[in-house]
Amino acid sequence: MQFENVEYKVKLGAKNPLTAAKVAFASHMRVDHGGSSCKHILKGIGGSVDPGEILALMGPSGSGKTTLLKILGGRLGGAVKGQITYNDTPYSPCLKRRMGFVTQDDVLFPQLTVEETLVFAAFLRLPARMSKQQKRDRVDAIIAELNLERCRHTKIGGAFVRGVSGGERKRTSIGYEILVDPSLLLLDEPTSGLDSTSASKLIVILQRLAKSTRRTIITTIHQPSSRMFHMFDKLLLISEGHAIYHGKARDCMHHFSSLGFTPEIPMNPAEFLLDLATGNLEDISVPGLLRDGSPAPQEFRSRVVAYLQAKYRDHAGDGGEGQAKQPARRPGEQLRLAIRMRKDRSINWFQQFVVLSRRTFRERAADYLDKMRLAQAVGVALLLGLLWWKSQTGNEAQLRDQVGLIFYICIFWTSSSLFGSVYVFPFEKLYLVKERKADMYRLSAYYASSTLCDAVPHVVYPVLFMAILYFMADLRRTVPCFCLTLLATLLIVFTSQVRTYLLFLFLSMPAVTSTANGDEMGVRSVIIRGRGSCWGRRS
Ligand SMILES: Nc1ncnc2c1ncn2[C@@H]1O[C@H](COP(=O)(O)OP(=O)(O)OP(=O)(O)O)[C@@H](O)[C@H]1O
Repeated sequence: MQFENVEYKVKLGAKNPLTAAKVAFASHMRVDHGGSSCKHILKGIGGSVDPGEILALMGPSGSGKTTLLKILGGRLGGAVKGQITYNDTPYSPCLKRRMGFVTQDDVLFPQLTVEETLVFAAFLRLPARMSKQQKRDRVDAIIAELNLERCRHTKIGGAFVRGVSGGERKRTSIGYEILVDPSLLLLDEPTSGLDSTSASKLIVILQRLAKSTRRTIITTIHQPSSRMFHMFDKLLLISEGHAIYHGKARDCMHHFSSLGFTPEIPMNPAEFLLDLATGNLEDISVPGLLRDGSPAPQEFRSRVVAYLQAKYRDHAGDGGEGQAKQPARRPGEQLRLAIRMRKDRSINWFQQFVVLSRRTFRERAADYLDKMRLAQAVGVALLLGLLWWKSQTGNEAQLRDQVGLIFYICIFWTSSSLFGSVYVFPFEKLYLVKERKADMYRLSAYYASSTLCDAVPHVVYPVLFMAILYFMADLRRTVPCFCLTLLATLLIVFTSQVRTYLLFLFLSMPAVTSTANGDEMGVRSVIIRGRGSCWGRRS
Protein backbone atom coordinates (compact mmCIF):
# COMPACT_ATOMS: atom_id res chain seq x y z
CA MET A 1 0.00 0.00 0.00
CA GLN A 2 1.25 3.45 -0.89
CA PHE A 3 0.07 6.94 -0.11
CA GLU A 4 1.39 10.27 -1.24
CA ASN A 5 0.73 13.89 -0.27
CA VAL A 6 -2.32 13.04 1.79
CA GLU A 7 -4.03 16.21 2.95
CA TYR A 8 -7.20 16.54 4.95
CA LYS A 9 -9.14 19.57 6.09
CA VAL A 10 -12.37 19.89 8.01
CA LYS A 11 -14.65 22.84 7.80
CA LEU A 12 -15.59 24.10 11.18
CA GLY A 13 -18.66 25.79 9.75
CA ALA A 14 -18.81 29.12 11.63
CA LYS A 15 -21.43 31.07 9.73
CA ASN A 16 -20.51 34.49 10.98
CA PRO A 17 -17.26 35.61 9.26
CA LEU A 18 -16.27 37.62 12.32
CA THR A 19 -16.62 34.60 14.60
CA ALA A 20 -14.79 32.42 12.10
CA ALA A 21 -11.92 34.89 11.96
CA LYS A 22 -11.71 35.04 15.77
CA VAL A 23 -11.70 31.25 16.06
CA ALA A 24 -9.09 30.93 13.35
CA PHE A 25 -6.88 33.54 14.94
CA ALA A 26 -7.15 31.94 18.34
CA SER A 27 -6.26 28.47 17.13
CA HIS A 28 -3.95 29.29 14.21
CA MET A 29 -6.43 27.97 11.69
CA ARG A 30 -6.80 29.04 8.14
CA VAL A 31 -9.84 31.09 7.20
CA ASP A 32 -11.55 30.40 3.91
CA HIS A 33 -12.65 33.31 1.79
CA GLY A 34 -16.22 32.14 2.31
CA GLY A 35 -15.88 33.02 5.98
CA SER A 36 -15.96 29.50 7.40
CA SER A 37 -12.84 28.28 9.24
CA CYS A 38 -10.95 25.21 8.13
CA LYS A 39 -8.78 22.99 10.24
CA HIS A 40 -5.90 21.55 8.31
CA ILE A 41 -5.41 18.18 9.97
CA LEU A 42 -3.06 16.38 7.57
CA LYS A 43 -0.64 18.44 5.54
CA GLY A 44 0.83 16.24 2.84
CA ILE A 45 1.80 12.90 4.35
CA GLY A 46 3.23 10.04 2.34
CA GLY A 47 4.43 6.54 2.97
CA SER A 48 4.24 2.91 1.99
CA VAL A 49 3.96 -0.48 3.57
CA ASP A 50 4.43 -3.89 2.02
CA PRO A 51 2.69 -7.21 2.61
CA GLY A 52 3.94 -8.93 5.74
CA GLU A 53 4.95 -5.64 7.37
CA ILE A 54 3.59 -3.66 10.30
CA LEU A 55 3.57 0.11 9.93
CA ALA A 56 3.18 2.05 13.19
CA LEU A 57 1.70 5.54 13.06
CA MET A 58 3.07 7.47 16.01
CA GLY A 59 2.74 11.04 17.13
CA PRO A 60 1.45 13.15 19.99
CA SER A 61 -2.26 13.31 20.75
CA GLY A 62 -4.10 15.31 18.09
CA SER A 63 -1.33 14.98 15.51
CA GLY A 64 -3.66 13.25 13.03
CA LYS A 65 -2.90 9.50 13.39
CA THR A 66 -6.51 8.34 13.58
CA THR A 67 -7.50 10.66 10.76
CA LEU A 68 -4.79 9.21 8.53
CA LEU A 69 -5.75 5.66 9.48
CA LYS A 70 -9.39 6.31 8.61
CA ILE A 71 -8.40 7.83 5.29
CA LEU A 72 -6.23 4.82 4.46
CA GLY A 73 -9.16 2.56 5.35
CA GLY A 74 -11.47 4.52 3.02
CA ARG A 75 -13.58 5.63 5.98
CA LEU A 76 -13.28 9.38 5.56
CA GLY A 77 -14.71 11.03 2.53
CA GLY A 78 -14.92 14.76 1.97
CA ALA A 79 -11.89 16.95 1.55
CA VAL A 80 -9.20 14.26 1.24
CA LYS A 81 -6.43 15.07 -1.21
CA GLY A 82 -3.52 12.92 -2.33
CA GLN A 83 -2.98 9.56 -3.95
CA ILE A 84 -3.63 6.33 -2.10
CA THR A 85 -3.13 3.05 -3.90
CA TYR A 86 -3.71 -0.50 -2.78
CA ASN A 87 -1.67 -2.83 -4.92
CA ASP A 88 -1.34 -0.01 -7.42
CA THR A 89 -5.08 0.60 -7.63
CA PRO A 90 -7.02 3.50 -6.09
CA TYR A 91 -9.57 2.85 -3.37
CA SER A 92 -12.86 1.46 -4.53
CA PRO A 93 -15.75 -0.12 -2.62
CA CYS A 94 -14.78 -3.58 -3.88
CA LEU A 95 -11.62 -3.30 -1.74
CA LYS A 96 -13.69 -2.77 1.38
CA ARG A 97 -14.07 -6.48 1.90
CA ARG A 98 -10.32 -6.96 1.82
CA MET A 99 -9.75 -4.51 4.66
CA GLY A 100 -10.28 -4.96 8.35
CA PHE A 101 -10.62 -1.94 10.61
CA VAL A 102 -10.34 -2.36 14.38
CA THR A 103 -11.60 0.78 16.06
CA GLN A 104 -10.25 2.11 19.33
CA ASP A 105 -13.48 1.31 21.16
CA ASP A 106 -14.41 -2.31 20.66
CA VAL A 107 -17.93 -2.34 19.30
CA LEU A 108 -19.08 -5.84 20.29
CA PHE A 109 -22.39 -7.07 21.63
CA PRO A 110 -22.00 -7.38 25.41
CA GLN A 111 -24.44 -10.27 25.84
CA LEU A 112 -22.80 -12.59 23.30
CA THR A 113 -19.90 -14.85 24.16
CA VAL A 114 -16.59 -14.62 22.29
CA GLU A 115 -17.48 -17.69 20.25
CA GLU A 116 -21.00 -16.47 19.42
CA THR A 117 -19.61 -13.10 18.36
CA LEU A 118 -17.24 -14.74 15.92
CA VAL A 119 -19.69 -17.39 14.70
CA PHE A 120 -22.43 -14.85 13.87
CA ALA A 121 -19.85 -12.62 12.18
CA ALA A 122 -18.58 -15.63 10.19
CA PHE A 123 -22.10 -16.52 9.05
CA LEU A 124 -22.72 -12.93 7.95
CA ARG A 125 -19.36 -12.13 6.41
CA LEU A 126 -17.98 -15.28 4.85
CA PRO A 127 -19.08 -16.16 1.33
CA ALA A 128 -22.20 -18.21 0.71
CA ARG A 129 -20.19 -20.92 -1.05
CA MET A 130 -18.63 -21.94 2.30
CA SER A 131 -20.60 -24.48 4.31
CA LYS A 132 -21.65 -23.83 7.90
CA GLN A 133 -19.06 -26.32 9.09
CA GLN A 134 -16.31 -24.56 7.15
CA LYS A 135 -17.34 -21.27 8.72
CA ARG A 136 -17.26 -22.82 12.19
CA ASP A 137 -13.84 -24.31 11.44
CA ARG A 138 -12.60 -20.87 10.46
CA VAL A 139 -13.84 -19.49 13.79
CA ASP A 140 -12.05 -22.30 15.65
CA ALA A 141 -8.84 -21.54 13.78
CA ILE A 142 -9.07 -17.85 14.70
CA ILE A 143 -9.83 -18.61 18.34
CA ALA A 144 -6.70 -20.77 18.43
CA GLU A 145 -4.61 -18.20 16.55
CA LEU A 146 -5.58 -15.39 18.92
CA ASN A 147 -5.31 -17.47 22.12
CA LEU A 148 -8.99 -17.01 22.94
CA GLU A 149 -9.58 -20.65 23.88
CA ARG A 150 -9.87 -19.92 27.61
CA CYS A 151 -12.60 -17.32 27.20
CA ARG A 152 -14.48 -18.68 24.19
CA HIS A 153 -17.66 -19.23 26.26
CA THR A 154 -17.37 -16.01 28.28
CA LYS A 155 -19.65 -13.08 27.53
CA ILE A 156 -18.01 -10.00 26.02
CA GLY A 157 -19.54 -7.90 28.79
CA GLY A 158 -19.86 -4.18 29.21
CA ALA A 159 -20.63 -1.53 31.79
CA PHE A 160 -23.22 -3.67 33.62
CA VAL A 161 -22.30 -7.18 32.51
CA ARG A 162 -19.08 -8.78 33.67
CA GLY A 163 -17.14 -10.16 30.76
CA VAL A 164 -13.79 -10.80 29.17
CA SER A 165 -10.66 -8.79 29.95
CA GLY A 166 -9.58 -5.77 27.90
CA GLY A 167 -6.91 -7.77 26.05
CA GLU A 168 -9.34 -10.61 25.25
CA ARG A 169 -11.92 -8.12 24.05
CA LYS A 170 -9.36 -6.47 21.78
CA ARG A 171 -8.30 -9.85 20.41
CA THR A 172 -11.96 -10.69 19.77
CA SER A 173 -12.27 -7.43 17.81
CA ILE A 174 -9.21 -8.41 15.79
CA GLY A 175 -10.66 -11.89 15.23
CA TYR A 176 -13.90 -10.31 14.04
CA GLU A 177 -11.94 -8.43 11.39
CA ILE A 178 -9.54 -11.17 10.29
CA LEU A 179 -12.39 -13.64 9.76
CA VAL A 180 -12.64 -12.52 6.16
CA ASP A 181 -8.89 -12.83 5.77
CA PRO A 182 -8.26 -9.17 4.90
CA SER A 183 -5.04 -8.29 3.12
CA LEU A 184 -4.93 -4.98 4.94
CA LEU A 185 -5.63 -4.73 8.66
CA LEU A 186 -5.91 -1.29 10.24
CA LEU A 187 -5.96 -0.86 14.01
CA ASP A 188 -6.61 2.28 15.97
CA GLU A 189 -4.63 2.20 19.21
CA PRO A 190 -5.06 -1.51 19.86
CA THR A 191 -2.99 -1.38 23.05
CA SER A 192 -4.77 1.49 24.77
CA GLY A 193 -6.03 0.46 28.19
CA LEU A 194 -3.85 -2.67 28.30
CA ASP A 195 -1.00 -3.32 30.70
CA SER A 196 2.44 -3.61 29.11
CA THR A 197 2.48 -7.43 29.13
CA SER A 198 -0.92 -7.73 27.44
CA ALA A 199 0.05 -4.99 25.01
CA SER A 200 3.27 -6.79 24.02
CA LYS A 201 1.39 -10.07 23.65
CA LEU A 202 -1.04 -8.35 21.33
CA ILE A 203 1.75 -6.92 19.19
CA VAL A 204 3.36 -10.39 19.05
CA ILE A 205 0.03 -11.71 17.73
CA LEU A 206 -0.12 -8.92 15.15
CA GLN A 207 3.43 -9.68 14.10
CA ARG A 208 2.51 -13.35 13.67
CA LEU A 209 -0.57 -12.39 11.65
CA ALA A 210 1.51 -10.16 9.40
CA LYS A 211 4.30 -12.68 8.81
CA SER A 212 2.31 -15.90 8.58
CA THR A 213 -0.24 -14.75 6.00
CA ARG A 214 1.63 -11.78 4.44
CA ARG A 215 -1.00 -9.34 5.67
CA THR A 216 -0.26 -5.64 5.70
CA ILE A 217 -0.91 -4.16 9.12
CA ILE A 218 -1.12 -0.46 9.94
CA THR A 219 -1.64 0.56 13.52
CA THR A 220 -1.70 3.80 15.44
CA ILE A 221 0.04 3.61 18.76
CA HIS A 222 0.60 6.07 21.56
CA GLN A 223 3.62 5.11 23.57
CA PRO A 224 4.84 1.56 23.02
CA SER A 225 7.43 -0.02 25.30
CA SER A 226 10.93 -0.48 23.81
CA ARG A 227 10.19 -4.18 23.25
CA MET A 228 7.01 -3.40 21.33
CA PHE A 229 8.65 -0.63 19.38
CA HIS A 230 11.23 -3.02 17.95
CA MET A 231 8.49 -5.32 16.69
CA PHE A 232 7.31 -2.74 14.16
CA ASP A 233 8.81 -2.94 10.69
CA LYS A 234 8.09 0.62 9.68
CA LEU A 235 7.34 3.84 11.44
CA LEU A 236 5.58 7.00 10.38
CA LEU A 237 6.09 9.75 12.92
CA ILE A 238 3.58 12.59 12.66
CA SER A 239 3.80 16.03 14.18
CA GLU A 240 1.01 18.58 13.72
CA GLY A 241 -0.22 16.89 10.54
CA HIS A 242 3.27 16.69 8.96
CA ALA A 243 5.42 13.58 8.76
CA ILE A 244 8.81 13.95 10.43
CA TYR A 245 10.02 10.41 9.90
CA HIS A 246 9.04 7.55 7.67
CA GLY A 247 11.16 4.49 7.27
CA LYS A 248 12.35 1.40 9.08
CA ALA A 249 11.56 1.59 12.77
CA ARG A 250 15.00 0.29 13.77
CA ASP A 251 16.71 3.07 11.75
CA CYS A 252 14.89 6.00 13.31
CA MET A 253 17.33 6.60 16.17
CA HIS A 254 20.21 6.68 13.73
CA HIS A 255 18.28 9.07 11.46
CA PHE A 256 17.63 11.57 14.26
CA SER A 257 21.16 11.32 15.62
CA SER A 258 22.42 12.15 12.11
CA LEU A 259 20.31 15.32 12.39
CA GLY A 260 21.92 16.13 15.74
CA PHE A 261 19.19 14.87 18.10
CA THR A 262 20.45 12.27 20.58
CA PRO A 263 19.15 11.29 23.99
CA GLU A 264 21.50 12.26 26.81
CA ILE A 265 20.15 9.57 29.12
CA PRO A 266 18.94 6.02 28.29
CA MET A 267 15.44 6.46 26.88
CA ASN A 268 12.67 4.38 25.39
CA PRO A 269 12.80 5.18 21.64
CA ALA A 270 9.05 5.86 21.61
CA GLU A 271 9.43 8.43 24.38
CA PHE A 272 12.32 10.05 22.53
CA LEU A 273 10.30 10.23 19.29
CA LEU A 274 7.26 11.74 20.99
CA ASP A 275 9.49 14.33 22.63
CA LEU A 276 10.86 15.23 19.22
CA ALA A 277 7.39 15.41 17.68
CA THR A 278 6.26 17.83 20.38
CA GLY A 279 9.54 19.78 20.47
CA ASN A 280 9.87 19.02 24.15
CA LEU A 281 13.60 18.29 24.31
CA GLU A 282 14.67 17.86 27.89
CA ASP A 283 17.63 15.45 28.17
CA ILE A 284 18.04 15.46 24.41
CA SER A 285 20.94 17.14 22.65
CA VAL A 286 19.91 19.38 19.75
CA PRO A 287 21.74 21.11 16.89
CA GLY A 288 23.24 24.36 18.16
CA LEU A 289 21.48 26.57 15.59
CA LEU A 290 18.11 25.83 17.21
CA ARG A 291 19.27 27.53 20.41
CA ASP A 292 20.48 30.67 18.61
CA GLY A 293 19.18 33.81 20.26
CA SER A 294 18.08 31.85 23.39
CA PRO A 295 14.43 31.47 22.33
CA ALA A 296 11.58 31.26 24.84
CA PRO A 297 10.46 27.64 25.54
CA GLN A 298 7.37 27.91 23.32
CA GLU A 299 9.32 29.41 20.45
CA PHE A 300 12.06 26.81 20.88
CA ARG A 301 9.49 24.01 20.61
CA SER A 302 8.00 25.53 17.44
CA ARG A 303 11.52 25.89 15.98
CA VAL A 304 12.36 22.25 16.67
CA VAL A 305 9.14 21.00 15.08
CA ALA A 306 9.55 23.28 12.04
CA TYR A 307 13.19 22.17 11.69
CA LEU A 308 12.27 18.47 11.78
CA GLN A 309 9.45 19.00 9.28
CA ALA A 310 11.79 20.86 6.92
CA LYS A 311 14.51 18.19 7.25
CA TYR A 312 11.96 15.50 6.51
CA ARG A 313 10.77 17.32 3.38
CA ASP A 314 14.39 17.65 2.19
CA HIS A 315 15.02 13.98 2.90
CA ALA A 316 11.84 12.95 1.06
CA GLY A 317 12.71 15.26 -1.84
CA ASP A 318 16.13 13.57 -2.10
CA GLY A 319 14.37 10.30 -2.77
CA GLY A 320 14.46 9.05 0.80
CA GLU A 321 11.77 6.80 2.17
CA GLY A 322 9.53 9.76 2.88
CA GLN A 323 7.05 9.56 0.06
CA ALA A 324 5.60 6.53 -1.57
CA LYS A 325 7.64 4.52 -3.98
CA GLN A 326 6.66 4.77 -7.63
CA PRO A 327 3.85 2.31 -8.11
CA ALA A 328 4.26 -0.54 -10.51
CA ARG A 329 1.49 -0.80 -13.06
CA ARG A 330 0.55 -4.45 -12.73
CA PRO A 331 -2.50 -5.10 -10.55
CA GLY A 332 -1.53 -7.46 -7.76
CA GLU A 333 -2.81 -10.80 -6.67
CA GLN A 334 -4.52 -9.25 -3.64
CA LEU A 335 -6.54 -6.97 -5.86
CA ARG A 336 -7.71 -9.85 -7.97
CA LEU A 337 -8.74 -11.51 -4.74
CA ALA A 338 -10.58 -8.36 -3.69
CA ILE A 339 -12.56 -8.28 -6.89
CA ARG A 340 -13.32 -11.96 -6.59
CA MET A 341 -14.56 -11.38 -3.04
CA ARG A 342 -16.90 -8.71 -4.32
CA LYS A 343 -18.40 -11.06 -6.84
CA ASP A 344 -18.37 -13.75 -4.18
CA ARG A 345 -21.41 -12.14 -2.64
CA SER A 346 -22.08 -13.24 0.90
CA ILE A 347 -25.30 -14.90 1.93
CA ASN A 348 -28.61 -13.76 0.41
CA TRP A 349 -31.21 -11.49 1.99
CA PHE A 350 -33.22 -14.27 3.60
CA GLN A 351 -30.12 -15.94 5.07
CA GLN A 352 -28.98 -12.57 6.43
CA PHE A 353 -32.43 -12.12 7.97
CA VAL A 354 -32.26 -15.56 9.64
CA VAL A 355 -28.74 -15.04 11.04
CA LEU A 356 -29.52 -11.52 12.21
CA SER A 357 -32.76 -12.67 13.86
CA ARG A 358 -30.93 -15.42 15.73
CA ARG A 359 -28.22 -13.02 16.82
CA THR A 360 -30.65 -10.28 17.84
CA PHE A 361 -32.78 -12.70 19.82
CA ARG A 362 -29.72 -14.17 21.52
CA GLU A 363 -28.42 -10.68 22.33
CA ARG A 364 -31.70 -9.37 23.66
CA ALA A 365 -33.05 -12.53 25.26
CA ALA A 366 -32.03 -11.35 28.73
CA ASP A 367 -34.03 -8.16 28.22
CA TYR A 368 -37.01 -9.94 26.76
CA LEU A 369 -37.16 -12.40 29.64
CA ASP A 370 -36.38 -9.88 32.33
CA LYS A 371 -38.07 -10.76 35.65
CA MET A 372 -38.56 -7.09 36.49
CA ARG A 373 -40.34 -6.56 33.26
CA LEU A 374 -42.63 -9.52 33.87
CA ALA A 375 -43.29 -8.41 37.44
CA GLN A 376 -44.08 -4.89 36.23
CA ALA A 377 -46.61 -6.01 33.62
CA VAL A 378 -48.28 -8.59 35.91
CA GLY A 379 -48.10 -6.35 39.00
CA VAL A 380 -49.68 -3.32 37.33
CA ALA A 381 -52.34 -5.51 35.71
CA LEU A 382 -53.24 -7.02 39.10
CA LEU A 383 -53.27 -3.63 40.80
CA LEU A 384 -55.52 -2.05 38.17
CA GLY A 385 -57.65 -5.21 38.17
CA LEU A 386 -58.21 -4.89 41.93
CA LEU A 387 -58.97 -1.16 41.69
CA TRP A 388 -61.47 -1.71 38.88
CA TRP A 389 -62.67 -5.12 40.09
CA LYS A 390 -65.83 -6.15 38.19
CA SER A 391 -66.45 -2.61 36.97
CA GLN A 392 -69.91 -1.82 35.64
CA THR A 393 -71.23 0.29 32.76
CA GLY A 394 -74.81 0.68 33.98
CA ASN A 395 -74.82 4.46 34.30
CA GLU A 396 -72.78 7.48 33.28
CA ALA A 397 -70.68 7.55 36.46
CA GLN A 398 -69.68 3.88 36.04
CA LEU A 399 -68.92 4.52 32.38
CA ARG A 400 -66.66 7.44 33.34
CA ASP A 401 -64.96 5.16 35.83
CA GLN A 402 -64.13 2.68 33.05
CA VAL A 403 -62.82 5.51 30.86
CA GLY A 404 -60.41 6.23 33.72
CA LEU A 405 -59.14 2.63 33.49
CA ILE A 406 -58.58 2.95 29.73
CA PHE A 407 -56.67 6.17 30.42
CA TYR A 408 -54.35 4.38 32.90
CA ILE A 409 -53.73 1.59 30.40
CA CYS A 410 -52.73 4.18 27.78
CA ILE A 411 -50.44 6.03 30.18
CA PHE A 412 -48.79 2.83 31.41
CA TRP A 413 -47.91 1.45 27.97
CA THR A 414 -46.94 4.85 26.58
CA SER A 415 -44.45 5.52 29.38
CA SER A 416 -43.13 1.93 29.51
CA SER A 417 -42.26 1.84 25.82
CA LEU A 418 -41.03 5.41 25.82
CA PHE A 419 -38.50 4.89 28.63
CA GLY A 420 -37.37 1.59 27.17
CA SER A 421 -36.72 3.09 23.76
CA VAL A 422 -34.63 5.91 25.21
CA TYR A 423 -31.67 3.49 25.48
CA VAL A 424 -32.06 1.96 22.05
CA PHE A 425 -30.94 4.75 19.73
CA PRO A 426 -27.40 5.42 21.03
CA PHE A 427 -26.79 1.74 21.76
CA GLU A 428 -27.85 0.24 18.47
CA LYS A 429 -26.48 2.97 16.23
CA LEU A 430 -22.86 2.07 17.02
CA TYR A 431 -23.24 -1.55 15.93
CA LEU A 432 -25.31 -0.78 12.91
CA VAL A 433 -22.94 1.88 11.60
CA LYS A 434 -19.91 -0.38 12.14
CA GLU A 435 -21.45 -3.39 10.46
CA ARG A 436 -22.89 -1.41 7.57
CA LYS A 437 -19.46 0.12 6.97
CA ALA A 438 -18.10 -3.40 6.68
CA ASP A 439 -20.88 -4.11 4.16
CA MET A 440 -22.05 -7.08 6.21
CA TYR A 441 -25.76 -7.07 5.43
CA ARG A 442 -28.56 -5.09 3.93
CA LEU A 443 -30.26 -2.48 6.05
CA SER A 444 -33.66 -3.98 5.25
CA ALA A 445 -32.52 -7.38 6.60
CA TYR A 446 -31.46 -5.72 9.86
CA TYR A 447 -34.71 -3.79 10.12
CA ALA A 448 -36.88 -6.82 9.44
CA SER A 449 -35.02 -9.08 11.88
CA SER A 450 -34.91 -6.47 14.59
CA THR A 451 -38.60 -5.68 14.26
CA LEU A 452 -39.50 -9.36 14.31
CA CYS A 453 -37.45 -10.05 17.43
CA ASP A 454 -38.76 -7.04 19.29
CA ALA A 455 -42.30 -7.95 18.38
CA VAL A 456 -41.98 -10.86 20.80
CA PRO A 457 -41.93 -8.83 24.04
CA HIS A 458 -44.10 -6.13 22.50
CA VAL A 459 -46.82 -8.63 21.91
CA VAL A 460 -46.28 -11.06 24.79
CA TYR A 461 -46.34 -8.56 27.68
CA PRO A 462 -49.35 -6.52 26.52
CA VAL A 463 -51.26 -9.77 25.86
CA LEU A 464 -50.43 -11.04 29.35
CA PHE A 465 -51.33 -7.67 30.84
CA MET A 466 -54.67 -7.49 29.06
CA ALA A 467 -55.48 -11.15 29.76
CA ILE A 468 -55.27 -10.43 33.49
CA LEU A 469 -56.82 -6.98 33.58
CA TYR A 470 -59.60 -7.48 31.04
CA PHE A 471 -61.30 -10.24 33.02
CA MET A 472 -60.62 -8.79 36.47
CA ALA A 473 -62.16 -5.48 35.42
CA ASP A 474 -64.93 -7.42 33.71
CA LEU A 475 -64.80 -5.42 30.46
CA ARG A 476 -67.23 -6.47 27.74
CA ARG A 477 -66.79 -10.20 27.26
CA THR A 478 -66.88 -10.65 23.53
CA VAL A 479 -64.00 -11.80 21.36
CA PRO A 480 -64.10 -8.73 19.03
CA CYS A 481 -64.08 -6.32 22.00
CA PHE A 482 -61.11 -8.11 23.61
CA CYS A 483 -59.19 -8.19 20.32
CA LEU A 484 -59.86 -4.50 19.64
CA THR A 485 -58.72 -3.48 23.12
CA LEU A 486 -55.56 -5.56 22.68
CA LEU A 487 -54.92 -4.11 19.24
CA ALA A 488 -55.32 -0.58 20.60
CA THR A 489 -52.79 -1.39 23.36
CA LEU A 490 -50.29 -2.80 20.85
CA LEU A 491 -50.66 0.29 18.69
CA ILE A 492 -49.95 2.47 21.72
CA VAL A 493 -46.74 0.50 22.37
CA PHE A 494 -45.49 0.83 18.79
CA THR A 495 -46.45 4.48 18.29
CA SER A 496 -44.83 5.57 21.53
CA GLN A 497 -41.57 3.97 20.39
CA VAL A 498 -41.73 5.75 17.08
CA ARG A 499 -42.18 9.02 18.96
CA THR A 500 -39.09 8.32 21.05
CA TYR A 501 -36.99 7.52 17.97
CA LEU A 502 -38.19 10.68 16.26
CA LEU A 503 -37.35 12.71 19.34
CA PHE A 504 -33.83 11.23 19.38
CA LEU A 505 -33.48 11.77 15.70
CA PHE A 506 -34.13 15.49 16.02
CA LEU A 507 -32.08 15.87 19.20
CA SER A 508 -29.05 14.19 17.64
CA MET A 509 -29.49 15.79 14.23
CA PRO A 510 -26.65 18.38 14.43
CA ALA A 511 -24.11 15.88 15.76
CA VAL A 512 -25.03 13.27 13.21
CA THR A 513 -25.14 15.76 10.35
CA SER A 514 -21.57 16.90 10.91
CA THR A 515 -20.18 13.45 10.25
CA ALA A 516 -23.06 11.93 8.35
CA ASN A 517 -22.30 9.49 5.64
CA GLY A 518 -24.57 7.22 3.71
CA ASP A 519 -24.63 4.61 6.41
CA GLU A 520 -25.67 6.98 9.13
CA MET A 521 -28.41 8.33 6.96
CA GLY A 522 -29.47 4.73 6.55
CA VAL A 523 -29.54 4.34 10.31
CA ARG A 524 -31.76 7.37 10.54
CA SER A 525 -34.22 5.97 8.12
CA VAL A 526 -34.42 2.81 10.19
CA ILE A 527 -35.11 4.82 13.28
CA ILE A 528 -37.71 6.94 11.54
CA ARG A 529 -39.55 3.86 10.51
CA GLY A 530 -39.76 2.98 14.14
CA ARG A 531 -38.01 -0.26 14.67
CA GLY A 532 -39.51 -2.03 17.65
CA SER A 533 -37.29 -2.74 20.55
CA CYS A 534 -37.21 -3.72 24.13
CA TRP A 535 -37.40 -1.60 27.25
CA GLY A 536 -34.24 -1.43 29.30
CA ARG A 537 -31.34 -2.50 27.15
CA ARG A 538 -28.39 -3.52 29.26
CA SER A 539 -24.88 -3.17 28.01
N1 LIG B 1 -14.43 16.26 12.27
C1 LIG B 1 -13.54 17.02 12.90
N2 LIG B 1 -13.80 18.30 13.18
C2 LIG B 1 -12.90 19.08 13.80
N3 LIG B 1 -11.70 18.65 14.20
C3 LIG B 1 -11.38 17.38 13.97
C4 LIG B 1 -12.28 16.50 13.30
N4 LIG B 1 -11.69 15.28 13.21
C5 LIG B 1 -10.48 15.41 13.78
N5 LIG B 1 -10.30 16.67 14.24
C6 LIG B 1 -9.11 17.21 14.91
O1 LIG B 1 -7.99 16.79 14.17
C7 LIG B 1 -6.89 16.54 15.04
C8 LIG B 1 -6.35 15.16 14.78
O2 LIG B 1 -7.29 14.21 15.24
P1 LIG B 1 -6.94 12.66 15.35
O3 LIG B 1 -8.08 11.98 16.00
O4 LIG B 1 -6.53 12.18 14.02
O5 LIG B 1 -5.67 12.73 16.32
P2 LIG B 1 -4.82 11.53 16.94
O6 LIG B 1 -3.41 11.80 16.58
O7 LIG B 1 -5.38 10.22 16.56
O8 LIG B 1 -5.04 11.82 18.48
P3 LIG B 1 -5.18 10.76 19.69
O9 LIG B 1 -3.85 10.09 19.79
O10 LIG B 1 -5.46 11.63 20.88
O11 LIG B 1 -6.30 9.83 19.35
C9 LIG B 1 -7.41 16.75 16.44
O12 LIG B 1 -7.01 18.03 16.87
C10 LIG B 1 -8.91 16.66 16.31
O13 LIG B 1 -9.54 17.47 17.25
